[in-house]
Amino acid sequence: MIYKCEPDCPINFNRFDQGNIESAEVGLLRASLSTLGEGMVGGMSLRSKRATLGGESPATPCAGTVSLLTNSSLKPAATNGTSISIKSTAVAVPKKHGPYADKGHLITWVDAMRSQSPPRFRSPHEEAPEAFEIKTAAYSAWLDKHPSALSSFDKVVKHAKSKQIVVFLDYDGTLSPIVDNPDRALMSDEMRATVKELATYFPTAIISGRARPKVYDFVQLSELYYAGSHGMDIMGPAKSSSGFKVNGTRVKDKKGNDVVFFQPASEYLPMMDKVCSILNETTRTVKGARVEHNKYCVTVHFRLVKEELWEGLVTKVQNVLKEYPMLNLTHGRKVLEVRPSIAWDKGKAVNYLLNSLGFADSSDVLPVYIGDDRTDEDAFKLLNGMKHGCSILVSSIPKSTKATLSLREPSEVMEFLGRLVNWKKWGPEKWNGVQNGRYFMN
Ligand SMILES: O=P(O)(O)OC[C@H]1O[C@H](O[C@H]2O[C@H](CO)[C@@H](O)[C@H](O)[C@H]2O)[C@H](O)[C@@H](O)[C@@H]1O
Repeated sequence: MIYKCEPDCPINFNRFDQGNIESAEVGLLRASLSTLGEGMVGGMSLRSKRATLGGESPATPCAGTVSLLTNSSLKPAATNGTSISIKSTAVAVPKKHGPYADKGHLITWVDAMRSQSPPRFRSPHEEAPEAFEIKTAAYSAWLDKHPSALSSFDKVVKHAKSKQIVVFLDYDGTLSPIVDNPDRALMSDEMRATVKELATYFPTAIISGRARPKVYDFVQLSELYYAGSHGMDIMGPAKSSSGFKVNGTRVKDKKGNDVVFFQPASEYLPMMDKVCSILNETTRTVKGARVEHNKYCVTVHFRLVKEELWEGLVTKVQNVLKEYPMLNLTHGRKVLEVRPSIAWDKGKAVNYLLNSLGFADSSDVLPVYIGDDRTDEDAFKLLNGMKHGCSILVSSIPKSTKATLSLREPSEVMEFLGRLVNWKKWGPEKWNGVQNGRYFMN
């Protein structure tokens, strides 16, 4: 079946309006051509009409067919000369150690590793026009399913009227750009100022895979809630700067302030320390590999490891984990992550914080979650299952996701957060929308 795509297809906001759940599970994606990048929306073969008519070989990266696997489907739309054919294919998500079968496909860990961190979307000057055209068409088809949170901003705030917005933000790739050196993933001062102001209006939390103290060092805002180690290490002020009293176990922080504190995997700490030092030792010989101790999670970075060494690296990690059946191996953006196999994730952490803020089962709250990685999908899923929720994926390429809306990159996240601040500052009743990036008041 041939579906067609046009860049200006109308935004479909039904799923957000109805607050329903996207049925598709997060898929493991596999791109067969590197020009389109890994992790893109799949199950589709995408062919540039111009290239096809020009008689170029479909096997040529810029002109050819790109086949990817996904469990999502795209909707038909009008065309501007690029056609997309889509076949829906169920895919597996890696759960434990070792390869896993997916209705006839054997998905290896290397496939999984490849799928997560796509090359960035380059400008038309940096790559062949056909490749650029294909990517643009694929992205705009994907936007039909996951509209931009900026162009949908007025709908979001319309939905938020008379509700309390609570904001949850992932760190890497959401508030800071993805960089090679994890120690240099700095947040800009402008972003910090925006998040600081945001927290004066809405309870705001950072939900990160990093160790909590590390992400705090980057963000440096004491008024926020922090859930480090993928939600397994939660701490924040007993009273939010936007005026909310927070329930939960209280302790004093280093400065003697009352804080809420929750660590559902605390008994795993000695094991995580041990595994971290073993992984440091065993991966030492893999050039470019780097192990990061994230307290209740150990992260093995392979961003700087040559692809031909990935299989060896994952095998080393799997061999270590054979001795630790209580730990799970997952993957994110050029990282393998070792985590306690407890039923806790970013979604559970969001739920915990919402309950602590007094919003258990409340229809008066609109949680907004913005994240870029696979682990954020657990939070998207939670929000989609709630009465109201606004889930936003940060991605500049099509990706299989449960998020309803999307933003391309951290600069768009900042713009979105800034708009929320202005909407609240000026008063929802005075707000008369955004046009061409300018705000209007009644
Ligand atoms: O949940 P997050 O806050 O997004 O944390 C997930 C991982 O983020 C970091 O790694 C990612 O960002 C690095 C810096 O840009 C990049 O080099 C790496 O490839 C990305 O995966 C962090 O270093 C990890 O520990 C987190 O687990």
